Amino acid sequence: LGHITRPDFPILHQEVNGSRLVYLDNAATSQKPTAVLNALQNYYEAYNSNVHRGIHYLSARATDEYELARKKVAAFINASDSREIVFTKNATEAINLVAYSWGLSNLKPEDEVILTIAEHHSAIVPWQLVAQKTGAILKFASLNQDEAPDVDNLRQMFSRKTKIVVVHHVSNTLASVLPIEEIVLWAHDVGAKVLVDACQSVPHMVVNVQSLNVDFLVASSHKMCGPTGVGFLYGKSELLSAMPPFLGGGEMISDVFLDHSTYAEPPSRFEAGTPAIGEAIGLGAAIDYLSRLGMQKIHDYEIELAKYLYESLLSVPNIHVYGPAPSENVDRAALCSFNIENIHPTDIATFLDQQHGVAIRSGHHCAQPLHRHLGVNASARASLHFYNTKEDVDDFIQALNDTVNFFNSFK
Ligand SMILES: Cc1ncc(COP(=O)(O)O)c(CN[C@@H](CS)C(=O)O)c1O
Repeated sequence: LGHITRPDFPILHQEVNGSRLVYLDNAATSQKPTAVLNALQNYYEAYNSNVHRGIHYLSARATDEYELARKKVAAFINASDSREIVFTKNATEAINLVAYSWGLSNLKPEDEVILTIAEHHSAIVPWQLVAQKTGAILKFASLNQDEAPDVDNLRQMFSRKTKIVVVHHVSNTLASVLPIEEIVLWAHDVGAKVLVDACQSVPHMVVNVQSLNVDFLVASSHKMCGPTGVGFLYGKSELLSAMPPFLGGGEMISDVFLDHSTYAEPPSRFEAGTPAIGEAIGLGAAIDYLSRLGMQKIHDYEIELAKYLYESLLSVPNIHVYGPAPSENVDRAALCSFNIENIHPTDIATFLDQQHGVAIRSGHHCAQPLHRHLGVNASARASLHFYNTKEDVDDFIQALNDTVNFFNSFK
Protein backbone atom coordinates (compact mmCIF):
# COMPACT_ATOMS: atom_id res chain seq x y z
CA LEU A 1 0.00 0.00 0.00
CA GLY A 2 2.93 2.29 0.79
CA HIS A 3 4.36 2.26 -2.71
CA ILE A 4 0.92 2.55 -4.33
CA THR A 5 -0.07 5.63 -2.32
CA ARG A 6 3.21 7.55 -2.02
CA PRO A 7 2.77 9.29 -5.39
CA ASP A 8 -0.41 10.86 -3.96
CA PHE A 9 1.59 12.73 -1.30
CA PRO A 10 3.78 15.44 -2.89
CA ILE A 11 5.41 16.37 0.43
CA LEU A 12 7.04 12.97 0.79
CA HIS A 13 9.16 13.44 -2.33
CA GLN A 14 11.79 15.81 -1.02
CA GLU A 15 15.20 15.79 0.58
CA VAL A 16 15.79 17.01 4.12
CA ASN A 17 19.34 17.95 5.17
CA GLY A 18 20.71 16.14 2.15
CA SER A 19 18.83 12.90 2.73
CA ARG A 20 15.54 11.43 1.47
CA LEU A 21 12.74 12.54 3.83
CA VAL A 22 11.57 9.62 5.96
CA TYR A 23 8.43 10.93 7.66
CA LEU A 24 7.66 8.89 10.77
CA ASP A 25 5.72 11.42 12.87
CA ASN A 26 2.22 10.51 11.73
CA ALA A 27 0.77 10.24 15.22
CA ALA A 28 1.49 13.99 15.56
CA THR A 29 -0.08 14.79 12.19
CA SER A 30 -0.56 12.96 8.89
CA GLN A 31 0.37 14.14 5.42
CA LYS A 32 -2.27 15.19 2.85
CA PRO A 33 -2.94 13.57 -0.52
CA THR A 34 -3.36 15.72 -3.63
CA ALA A 35 -7.09 14.98 -3.62
CA VAL A 36 -7.41 16.84 -0.29
CA LEU A 37 -5.27 19.75 -1.46
CA ASN A 38 -7.36 20.01 -4.65
CA ALA A 39 -10.63 19.97 -2.69
CA LEU A 40 -9.43 22.85 -0.50
CA GLN A 41 -8.17 24.85 -3.48
CA ASN A 42 -11.36 24.20 -5.46
CA TYR A 43 -13.48 25.46 -2.56
CA TYR A 44 -11.57 28.72 -2.32
CA GLU A 45 -11.36 29.13 -6.09
CA ALA A 46 -14.88 28.15 -7.10
CA TYR A 47 -17.43 28.50 -4.34
CA ASN A 48 -16.02 30.08 -1.19
CA SER A 49 -18.93 31.59 0.73
CA ASN A 50 -20.39 31.56 4.21
CA VAL A 51 -22.72 28.71 5.07
CA HIS A 52 -26.33 28.35 6.21
CA ARG A 53 -27.17 32.06 6.03
CA GLY A 54 -26.63 33.22 2.44
CA ILE A 55 -29.34 33.20 -0.21
CA HIS A 56 -27.17 33.00 -3.29
CA TYR A 57 -25.63 30.27 -5.40
CA LEU A 58 -22.16 30.29 -3.83
CA SER A 59 -23.55 30.09 -0.31
CA ALA A 60 -25.95 27.31 -1.27
CA ARG A 61 -23.08 25.35 -2.86
CA ALA A 62 -20.79 25.91 0.15
CA THR A 63 -23.59 24.84 2.51
CA ASP A 64 -24.30 21.70 0.49
CA GLU A 65 -20.61 20.70 0.44
CA TYR A 66 -20.19 21.48 4.16
CA GLU A 67 -23.22 19.37 5.09
CA LEU A 68 -22.09 16.65 2.67
CA ALA A 69 -18.79 16.53 4.58
CA ARG A 70 -20.78 15.97 7.77
CA LYS A 71 -22.64 13.09 6.12
CA LYS A 72 -19.30 11.60 5.02
CA VAL A 73 -17.98 11.70 8.59
CA ALA A 74 -21.19 10.09 9.84
CA ALA A 75 -20.96 7.29 7.27
CA PHE A 76 -17.22 6.81 7.93
CA ILE A 77 -17.81 5.95 11.59
CA ASN A 78 -21.27 4.47 10.95
CA ALA A 79 -23.23 7.02 12.97
CA SER A 80 -26.97 6.49 12.56
CA ASP A 81 -27.62 10.16 11.76
CA SER A 82 -25.35 12.95 10.46
CA ARG A 83 -26.87 15.26 13.10
CA GLU A 84 -24.82 13.24 15.61
CA ILE A 85 -21.66 14.78 14.12
CA VAL A 86 -20.50 18.16 15.49
CA PHE A 87 -17.61 19.85 13.71
CA THR A 88 -15.06 21.29 16.14
CA LYS A 89 -11.62 22.85 15.79
CA ASN A 90 -9.91 19.56 16.73
CA ALA A 91 -10.34 16.60 19.04
CA THR A 92 -9.22 18.67 22.02
CA GLU A 93 -12.11 21.09 21.54
CA ALA A 94 -14.49 18.17 21.06
CA ILE A 95 -13.49 16.72 24.44
CA ASN A 96 -13.82 20.15 26.06
CA LEU A 97 -17.30 20.43 24.54
CA VAL A 98 -18.40 17.23 26.30
CA ALA A 99 -16.62 18.13 29.55
CA TYR A 100 -18.22 21.58 29.80
CA SER A 101 -21.61 20.97 28.22
CA TRP A 102 -22.35 17.46 29.45
CA GLY A 103 -20.02 17.48 32.46
CA LEU A 104 -21.11 20.73 34.09
CA SER A 105 -24.76 19.69 33.81
CA ASN A 106 -24.35 16.08 34.97
CA LEU A 107 -21.49 15.89 37.47
CA LYS A 108 -21.94 16.60 41.18
CA PRO A 109 -19.64 16.28 44.21
CA GLU A 110 -18.16 12.78 44.70
CA ASP A 111 -19.21 11.64 41.21
CA GLU A 112 -16.33 9.79 39.52
CA VAL A 113 -14.73 10.27 36.10
CA ILE A 114 -12.66 7.21 35.20
CA LEU A 115 -9.66 7.45 32.88
CA THR A 116 -6.44 5.50 32.35
CA ILE A 117 -2.99 6.83 33.21
CA ALA A 118 -2.18 6.62 29.47
CA GLU A 119 -4.64 9.36 28.51
CA HIS A 120 -3.55 12.37 26.47
CA HIS A 121 -3.56 15.79 28.14
CA SER A 122 -6.52 16.69 25.89
CA ALA A 123 -8.52 14.00 27.70
CA ILE A 124 -7.20 14.65 31.23
CA VAL A 125 -7.08 18.45 31.60
CA PRO A 126 -10.66 19.34 30.51
CA TRP A 127 -12.02 16.86 33.07
CA GLN A 128 -9.68 18.23 35.77
CA LEU A 129 -11.07 21.72 35.08
CA VAL A 130 -14.68 20.51 35.20
CA ALA A 131 -14.01 18.40 38.32
CA GLN A 132 -12.74 21.53 40.07
CA LYS A 133 -16.05 23.22 39.26
CA THR A 134 -18.35 20.30 40.10
CA GLY A 135 -16.59 18.50 42.95
CA ALA A 136 -16.32 15.37 40.83
CA ILE A 137 -13.30 13.11 41.29
CA LEU A 138 -10.94 11.78 38.59
CA LYS A 139 -9.61 8.23 38.94
CA PHE A 140 -6.96 6.62 36.77
CA ALA A 141 -6.49 2.95 35.89
CA SER A 142 -2.82 1.91 35.89
CA LEU A 143 -0.73 -0.22 33.53
CA ASN A 144 -0.33 -3.99 33.69
CA GLN A 145 2.96 -5.86 33.61
CA ASP A 146 2.97 -5.69 29.79
CA GLU A 147 2.97 -1.86 29.91
CA ALA A 148 -0.59 -1.78 28.56
CA PRO A 149 -3.51 -0.13 30.35
CA ASP A 150 -4.76 -2.59 32.99
CA VAL A 151 -8.28 -3.36 31.76
CA ASP A 152 -9.12 -5.47 34.85
CA ASN A 153 -8.05 -2.59 37.08
CA LEU A 154 -10.19 -0.24 34.96
CA ARG A 155 -13.23 -2.49 35.31
CA GLN A 156 -12.81 -2.81 39.08
CA MET A 157 -12.95 0.98 39.38
CA PHE A 158 -16.47 1.12 37.94
CA SER A 159 -19.22 1.67 40.49
CA ARG A 160 -22.51 3.51 40.91
CA LYS A 161 -20.36 6.61 41.50
CA THR A 162 -18.94 6.33 37.98
CA LYS A 163 -20.64 8.88 35.74
CA ILE A 164 -18.37 8.89 32.71
CA VAL A 165 -15.42 6.86 31.42
CA VAL A 166 -12.92 8.78 29.27
CA VAL A 167 -10.47 6.54 27.46
CA HIS A 168 -8.33 6.37 24.34
CA HIS A 169 -9.05 3.77 21.68
CA VAL A 170 -5.36 3.58 20.73
CA SER A 171 -2.60 5.03 22.93
CA ASN A 172 -0.40 7.63 21.19
CA THR A 173 2.54 6.41 23.27
CA LEU A 174 2.06 2.72 24.11
CA ALA A 175 0.43 1.65 20.81
CA SER A 176 -1.97 -0.40 22.92
CA VAL A 177 -5.58 -0.87 21.78
CA LEU A 178 -8.35 -0.85 24.40
CA PRO A 179 -11.35 -3.26 24.16
CA ILE A 180 -13.88 -0.45 23.77
CA GLU A 181 -16.93 -2.66 23.19
CA GLU A 182 -16.39 -4.43 26.53
CA ILE A 183 -15.56 -1.21 28.39
CA VAL A 184 -18.83 0.27 27.13
CA LEU A 185 -20.78 -2.77 28.36
CA TRP A 186 -19.19 -2.52 31.83
CA ALA A 187 -19.71 1.25 32.00
CA HIS A 188 -23.36 1.07 30.91
CA ASP A 189 -23.93 -1.67 33.52
CA VAL A 190 -23.24 0.95 36.24
CA GLY A 191 -25.10 3.70 34.40
CA ALA A 192 -21.99 5.55 33.20
CA LYS A 193 -21.40 7.18 29.81
CA VAL A 194 -18.30 6.52 27.69
CA LEU A 195 -16.27 9.08 25.74
CA VAL A 196 -13.68 7.54 23.41
CA ASP A 197 -10.67 9.52 22.25
CA ALA A 198 -10.28 7.97 18.79
CA CYS A 199 -7.57 10.29 17.46
CA GLN A 200 -5.16 7.40 16.92
CA SER A 201 -7.72 4.84 15.76
CA VAL A 202 -10.09 6.55 13.28
CA PRO A 203 -7.22 7.22 10.81
CA HIS A 204 -5.97 3.66 11.00
CA MET A 205 -8.82 1.17 11.36
CA VAL A 206 -12.54 0.62 10.94
CA VAL A 207 -14.35 2.46 13.76
CA ASN A 208 -18.06 1.69 14.05
CA VAL A 209 -19.70 3.81 16.75
CA GLN A 210 -22.94 1.82 16.66
CA SER A 211 -21.28 -1.56 17.18
CA LEU A 212 -19.00 -0.04 19.84
CA ASN A 213 -22.13 1.61 21.29
CA VAL A 214 -20.07 4.57 22.57
CA ASP A 215 -21.88 7.64 23.86
CA PHE A 216 -19.27 10.12 22.61
CA LEU A 217 -16.27 9.76 20.31
CA VAL A 218 -13.77 12.38 19.10
CA ALA A 219 -11.17 12.59 16.34
CA SER A 220 -9.10 15.17 14.44
CA SER A 221 -9.00 15.74 10.70
CA HIS A 222 -5.26 16.43 10.58
CA LYS A 223 -4.42 12.92 11.77
CA MET A 224 -6.54 11.29 9.07
CA CYS A 225 -5.06 12.95 5.95
CA GLY A 226 -7.35 15.96 6.30
CA PRO A 227 -6.55 19.63 6.95
CA THR A 228 -5.79 21.09 10.38
CA GLY A 229 -8.45 23.31 11.97
CA VAL A 230 -11.28 20.82 12.00
CA GLY A 231 -12.17 17.78 14.07
CA PHE A 232 -15.41 16.22 15.18
CA LEU A 233 -17.45 15.02 18.08
CA TYR A 234 -19.81 12.09 17.63
CA GLY A 235 -22.57 12.05 20.25
CA LYS A 236 -25.69 9.93 20.55
CA SER A 237 -28.66 12.08 19.46
CA GLU A 238 -30.47 11.83 22.77
CA LEU A 239 -27.38 13.02 24.64
CA LEU A 240 -26.62 15.96 22.34
CA SER A 241 -30.28 17.07 22.43
CA ALA A 242 -30.18 17.23 26.24
CA MET A 243 -26.91 19.20 26.36
CA PRO A 244 -26.71 23.00 26.75
CA PRO A 245 -24.57 25.04 24.33
CA PHE A 246 -20.79 25.08 24.77
CA LEU A 247 -19.98 28.35 22.95
CA GLY A 248 -22.46 31.18 22.32
CA GLY A 249 -22.77 33.17 19.12
CA GLY A 250 -24.34 33.23 15.69
CA GLU A 251 -25.55 30.01 14.07
CA MET A 252 -26.17 28.21 17.38
CA ILE A 253 -29.31 30.19 18.23
CA SER A 254 -32.97 30.03 17.31
CA ASP A 255 -34.01 33.46 18.68
CA VAL A 256 -32.07 36.11 20.59
CA PHE A 257 -33.76 38.53 23.02
CA LEU A 258 -32.04 41.02 25.27
CA ASP A 259 -32.55 38.95 28.36
CA HIS A 260 -32.28 35.43 26.92
CA SER A 261 -31.91 33.35 23.80
CA THR A 262 -33.29 30.09 22.51
CA TYR A 263 -30.97 27.64 20.84
CA ALA A 264 -30.77 25.68 17.61
CA GLU A 265 -31.01 21.89 17.59
CA PRO A 266 -27.77 19.86 17.48
CA PRO A 267 -25.39 19.93 15.70
CA SER A 268 -25.83 23.69 15.04
CA ARG A 269 -26.27 24.31 18.78
CA PHE A 270 -22.61 23.38 19.18
CA GLU A 271 -21.25 25.15 16.09
CA ALA A 272 -21.13 28.83 17.04
CA GLY A 273 -19.86 31.33 14.48
CA THR A 274 -18.42 30.69 11.02
CA PRO A 275 -17.05 27.14 10.89
CA ALA A 276 -13.89 25.90 9.19
CA ILE A 277 -15.81 25.43 5.94
CA GLY A 278 -12.96 24.66 3.53
CA GLU A 279 -11.28 22.43 6.10
CA ALA A 280 -14.45 20.40 6.69
CA ILE A 281 -14.77 19.95 2.93
CA GLY A 282 -11.10 18.90 2.87
CA LEU A 283 -11.86 16.37 5.60
CA GLY A 284 -14.65 15.03 3.41
CA ALA A 285 -12.13 14.59 0.58
CA ALA A 286 -9.77 12.81 2.99
CA ILE A 287 -12.57 10.43 3.96
CA ASP A 288 -13.28 9.75 0.28
CA TYR A 289 -9.59 8.99 -0.23
CA LEU A 290 -9.32 6.68 2.80
CA SER A 291 -12.58 4.94 1.90
CA ARG A 292 -11.34 4.27 -1.64
CA LEU A 293 -8.28 2.55 -0.15
CA GLY A 294 -10.41 0.73 2.45
CA MET A 295 -9.85 1.04 6.21
CA GLN A 296 -9.50 -2.72 6.72
CA LYS A 297 -6.80 -2.80 4.02
CA ILE A 298 -5.06 0.17 5.65
CA HIS A 299 -5.25 -1.48 9.06
CA ASP A 300 -3.93 -4.85 7.85
CA TYR A 301 -1.02 -3.16 6.07
CA GLU A 302 -0.15 -0.95 9.04
CA ILE A 303 -0.32 -3.78 11.57
CA GLU A 304 2.22 -5.77 9.56
CA LEU A 305 4.47 -2.73 9.11
CA ALA A 306 4.12 -1.98 12.85
CA LYS A 307 5.30 -5.50 13.70
CA TYR A 308 8.27 -5.02 11.36
CA LEU A 309 9.07 -1.67 13.00
CA TYR A 310 8.78 -3.20 16.50
CA GLU A 311 10.97 -6.21 15.68
CA SER A 312 13.53 -4.02 13.88
CA LEU A 313 13.76 -1.66 16.87
CA LEU A 314 14.40 -4.56 19.25
CA SER A 315 17.60 -5.24 17.27
CA VAL A 316 19.03 -1.88 18.47
CA PRO A 317 21.27 -2.39 21.56
CA ASN A 318 20.04 -1.13 24.96
CA ILE A 319 16.65 -0.04 23.65
CA HIS A 320 13.36 -0.20 25.52
CA VAL A 321 10.20 -0.02 23.40
CA TYR A 322 7.15 0.94 25.50
CA GLY A 323 3.84 -0.86 25.41
CA PRO A 324 2.77 -4.46 24.94
CA ALA A 325 4.65 -6.83 22.63
CA PRO A 326 2.62 -7.74 19.53
CA SER A 327 1.32 -11.30 19.62
CA GLU A 328 -1.38 -13.51 18.16
CA ASN A 329 -4.08 -11.72 20.14
CA VAL A 330 -2.37 -8.41 20.83
CA ASP A 331 -2.24 -5.93 17.95
CA ARG A 332 0.13 -3.02 18.39
CA ALA A 333 -0.88 0.17 16.58
CA ALA A 334 1.53 1.63 14.03
CA LEU A 335 3.80 3.50 16.46
CA CYS A 336 6.71 2.79 18.76
CA SER A 337 7.83 4.99 21.64
CA PHE A 338 11.27 4.07 22.92
CA ASN A 339 14.32 5.07 24.90
CA ILE A 340 17.95 4.02 24.45
CA GLU A 341 20.19 3.83 27.49
CA ASN A 342 22.28 6.94 28.15
CA ILE A 343 21.07 8.82 25.05
CA HIS A 344 18.42 11.52 25.45
CA PRO A 345 15.48 11.03 23.05
CA THR A 346 15.75 14.62 21.88
CA ASP A 347 19.39 14.01 20.91
CA ILE A 348 18.22 10.96 18.97
CA ALA A 349 15.45 12.86 17.14
CA THR A 350 17.74 15.81 16.40
CA PHE A 351 20.54 13.64 15.01
CA LEU A 352 18.09 11.61 12.92
CA ASP A 353 16.70 14.80 11.41
CA GLN A 354 19.94 16.64 10.85
CA GLN A 355 22.09 13.72 9.67
CA HIS A 356 19.50 11.46 8.04
CA GLY A 357 16.32 13.40 7.14
CA VAL A 358 14.29 11.10 9.42
CA ALA A 359 11.34 12.83 11.16
CA ILE A 360 10.29 11.31 14.45
CA ARG A 361 9.00 12.88 17.67
CA SER A 362 10.71 13.32 21.05
CA GLY A 363 9.09 14.49 24.27
CA HIS A 364 6.21 13.41 26.45
CA HIS A 365 3.69 13.28 23.57
CA CYS A 366 1.17 15.16 25.78
CA ALA A 367 1.17 12.15 28.10
CA GLN A 368 3.25 13.37 31.05
CA PRO A 369 1.48 11.28 33.74
CA LEU A 370 2.15 8.18 31.62
CA HIS A 371 5.83 9.06 31.21
CA ARG A 372 6.19 9.70 34.94
CA HIS A 373 4.57 6.31 35.57
CA LEU A 374 7.09 4.75 33.16
CA GLY A 375 9.89 6.43 35.14
CA VAL A 376 11.02 8.76 32.35
CA ASN A 377 10.25 12.35 31.41
CA ALA A 378 10.44 11.84 27.65
CA SER A 379 10.67 9.24 24.90
CA ALA A 380 11.36 9.12 21.19
CA ARG A 381 8.50 8.00 18.97
CA ALA A 382 8.29 6.72 15.41
CA SER A 383 4.74 6.55 14.04
CA LEU A 384 3.62 5.14 10.70
CA HIS A 385 0.79 5.60 8.24
CA PHE A 386 -0.24 3.57 5.19
CA TYR A 387 2.04 5.61 2.88
CA ASN A 388 5.14 4.46 4.79
CA THR A 389 7.10 1.47 3.49
CA LYS A 390 9.50 -1.20 4.75
CA GLU A 391 12.27 0.88 3.15
CA ASP A 392 11.26 3.76 5.45
CA VAL A 393 11.63 1.45 8.43
CA ASP A 394 14.96 0.07 7.18
CA ASP A 395 16.33 3.57 6.56
CA PHE A 396 15.12 4.63 10.03
CA ILE A 397 16.77 1.68 11.77
CA GLN A 398 20.04 2.19 9.86
CA ALA A 399 19.99 5.88 10.82
CA LEU A 400 19.17 4.99 14.43
CA ASN A 401 22.14 2.62 14.66
CA ASP A 402 24.33 5.39 13.24
CA THR A 403 22.91 7.73 15.89
CA VAL A 404 23.64 5.26 18.69
CA ASN A 405 27.20 4.73 17.44
CA PHE A 406 27.72 8.48 17.25
CA PHE A 407 26.62 9.18 20.83
CA ASN A 408 28.32 6.08 22.25
CA SER A 409 31.59 7.18 20.68
CA PHE A 410 31.79 9.89 23.35
CA LYS A 411 31.70 7.43 26.24
C1 LIG B 1 -4.67 10.24 21.70
C2 LIG B 1 -4.75 11.71 21.37
N1 LIG B 1 -5.78 12.43 21.87
C3 LIG B 1 -5.90 13.75 21.59
C4 LIG B 1 -4.96 14.40 20.79
C5 LIG B 1 -5.18 15.87 20.49
O1 LIG B 1 -5.43 16.04 19.12
P1 LIG B 1 -5.62 17.58 18.56
O2 LIG B 1 -5.84 17.41 17.09
O3 LIG B 1 -4.32 18.28 18.90
O4 LIG B 1 -6.80 18.17 19.29
C6 LIG B 1 -3.88 13.67 20.26
C7 LIG B 1 -2.84 14.36 19.43
N2 LIG B 1 -1.53 13.84 19.73
C8 LIG B 1 -0.41 14.37 19.02
C9 LIG B 1 -0.09 15.76 19.47
S1 LIG B 1 0.34 15.79 21.16
C10 LIG B 1 0.78 13.41 19.21
O5 LIG B 1 1.89 13.76 18.75
O6 LIG B 1 0.57 12.32 19.78
C11 LIG B 1 -3.78 12.31 20.54
O7 LIG B 1 -2.77 11.57 20.04
